[in-house]
Amino acid sequence: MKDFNEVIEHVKSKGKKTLSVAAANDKGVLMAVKAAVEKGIVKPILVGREDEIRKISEEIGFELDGVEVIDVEDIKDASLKAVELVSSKKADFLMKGMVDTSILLKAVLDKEVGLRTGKTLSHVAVFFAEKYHKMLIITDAAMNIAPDLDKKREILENSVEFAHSLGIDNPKCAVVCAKEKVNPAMIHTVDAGELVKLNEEGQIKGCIVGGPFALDNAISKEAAIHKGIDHEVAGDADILLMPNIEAGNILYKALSFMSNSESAGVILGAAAPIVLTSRADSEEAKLNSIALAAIHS
Ligand SMILES: CCCC(=O)SCCNC(=O)CCNC(=O)[C@H](O)C(C)(C)COP(=O)(O)OP(=O)(O)OC[C@H]1O[C@@H](n2cnc3c(N)ncnc32)[C@H](O)[C@@H]1OP(=O)(O)O
Repeated sequence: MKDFNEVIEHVKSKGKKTLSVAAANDKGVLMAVKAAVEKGIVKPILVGREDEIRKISEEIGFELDGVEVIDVEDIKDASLKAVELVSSKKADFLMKGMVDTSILLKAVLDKEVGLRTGKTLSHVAVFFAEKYHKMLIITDAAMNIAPDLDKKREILENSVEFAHSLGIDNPKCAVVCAKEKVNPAMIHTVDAGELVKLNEEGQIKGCIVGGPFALDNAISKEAAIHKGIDHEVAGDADILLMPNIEAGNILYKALSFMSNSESAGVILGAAAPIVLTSRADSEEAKLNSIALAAIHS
């Protein structure tokens, strides 16, 4: 994929999917949903404060005739209802609206109505950044707080499967740390060394894992060469596995707000994909995320 227009065009050919939106009472969310409806990608079900949903929709010219709106005042209840629409197969996938990520994810993990599959759920962010030569997948900026080695492996495997689905057959995965050498005092560099070993032994398949890398060596060939790093992942990563949620989230927000880039974010590993962006992200990022999730629903 060279940009999100290609994603949108691809998803259009797959026909309309039903999107359940949790806490849809937000202008940016409704503008993105409206754009997705106009592009023929989705048929939405809007869950949240109905009076606000209708008021905002009128303001932005979103015609709600034929759109189901489910009035739920409380944000936790709205999240559970939106999730339940997906688990009961009334909707194909889920979108986070004006709700805190943790509240929505707790509903997703709910034992009765949630979307658990037995797999680890994790977030992938996809960026087309002006200064990077190809699509970049960043994981995990939003769900797993402080993954240990086993969790990092599962997060990595989710992202590799995702990359395959986008046509990247053998993604180059950089395990990002604060430096490019294993230091026993820096646990993430130790984990990086272990992940590389697992990949070399064939236990992590379908990708090439390199690391530890500092961020510059992962995304800049020049920086890697300058530091004497000769590895096929260095400077050419498809996937950045971040050490923890802080690092992942800060990189996500830095790229979103300080660079000229297009982005999208989705939670993987659940019974259906979940559109998960920051509430402050642009409508465009939300639309891109809807399209990306629709491909996988
Ligand atoms: C990038 C743009 C968007 C953003 O900026 S997002 C902002 C930052 N993100 C966040 O604040 C969310 C961070 N994560 C969290 O808050 C929590 O980890 C989360 C996802 C809500 C789960 O919290 P809790 O319910 O307290 O978790 P817990 O450890 O007590 O586990 C409860 C049950 O859920 C399971 N679980 C937790 N995380 C999981 C995962 N990733 N995949 C699969 N299952 C998972 C866990 O095993 C446990 O299961 P069980 O009840 O023992 O059967």
